[in-house]
Amino acid sequence: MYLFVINPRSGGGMGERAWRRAEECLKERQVEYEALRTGSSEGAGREVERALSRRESWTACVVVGGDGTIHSVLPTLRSRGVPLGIIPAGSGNDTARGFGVPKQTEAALDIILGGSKTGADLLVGAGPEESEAATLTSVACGFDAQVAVNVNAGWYKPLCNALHAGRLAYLIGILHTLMTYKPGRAVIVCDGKKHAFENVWLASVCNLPSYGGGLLIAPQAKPEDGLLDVCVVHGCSRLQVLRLFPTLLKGSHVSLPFVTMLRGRRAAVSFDESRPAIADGEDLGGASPDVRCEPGALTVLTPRPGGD
Ligand SMILES: Nc1ncnc2c1ncn2[C@@H]1O[C@H](COP(=O)(O)OP(=O)(O)OP(=O)(O)O)[C@@H](O)[C@H]1O
Repeated sequence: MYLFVINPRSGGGMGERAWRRAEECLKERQVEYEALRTGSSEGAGREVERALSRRESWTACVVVGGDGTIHSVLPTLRSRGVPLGIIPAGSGNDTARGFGVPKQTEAALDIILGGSKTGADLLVGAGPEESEAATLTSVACGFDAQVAVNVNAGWYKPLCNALHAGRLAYLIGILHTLMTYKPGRAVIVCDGKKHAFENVWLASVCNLPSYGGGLLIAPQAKPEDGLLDVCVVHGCSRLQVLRLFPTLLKGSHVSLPFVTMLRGRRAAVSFDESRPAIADGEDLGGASPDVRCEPGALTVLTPRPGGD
């Protein structure tokens, strides 16, 4: 039995459309499922918990939505040990991208019904409820978080989603934020070692390689290596930051002199002055992220190795 958790609003309504298509396929293939439409991130965890508690065993909990919707069910799936399936229907879909889940609903459904299971690490501990918060893609602090906050609140996100150009919304957000953001001093403690940086634009703690719709912020990050990767951009001008963004498409920014990459099992980021932070694209407010990598904390349904 599968539980489908649908965020009808994700991807500017793509969630509802993807679900309609998925439901047709499930009926055609006579798959047993329950469907749960969730209205907000706040209530979703509890609703999913209630739905899952009605049965002893579930094949998987499948999220029809984007990274934010996946984020909302992580604590429940982590504690219950129920595998996560993904039907990508968000603007960025970096979780799906990180696990090789295709955008097309039918192809994603094939993986849910006949793919492999992969043990994935989670970043645990970010946010106000220390023990419960779990993140799958990245916890970002500074400029990139400000971009996400601006994109989520911006008039251009619904427009770009309607045009099926989710990535364009992030590009507009980058330009918009670049004009107003002020870098600051930050300390990153990684596995107990203190790294102090001046003029820090961003510090992102990553479990998957991309965020923001395919920007390869930590190209070496692997969700099954038991480690987190930290990308710090510091000591550079506004123009250099602007020129950094195209390099994120290939991940070649890692060799720039104003980019420092760290790797470890735990990382804490603190700016002298509070900065916005996001986890899986969801706003954490001005929290200073302090996360550890929990190896294999989640099972994800992924394509079969080698494909077929
Ligand atoms: N389970 C949920 N049900 C309904 N709404 C949710 C849920 N989880 C999060 N949300 C809200 O819906 C918004 C959009 O969801 P989501 O993040 O999945 O899609 P997106 O922003 O279009 O895509 P992406 O995060 O992949 O860029 C979130 O930012 C959040 O405010």
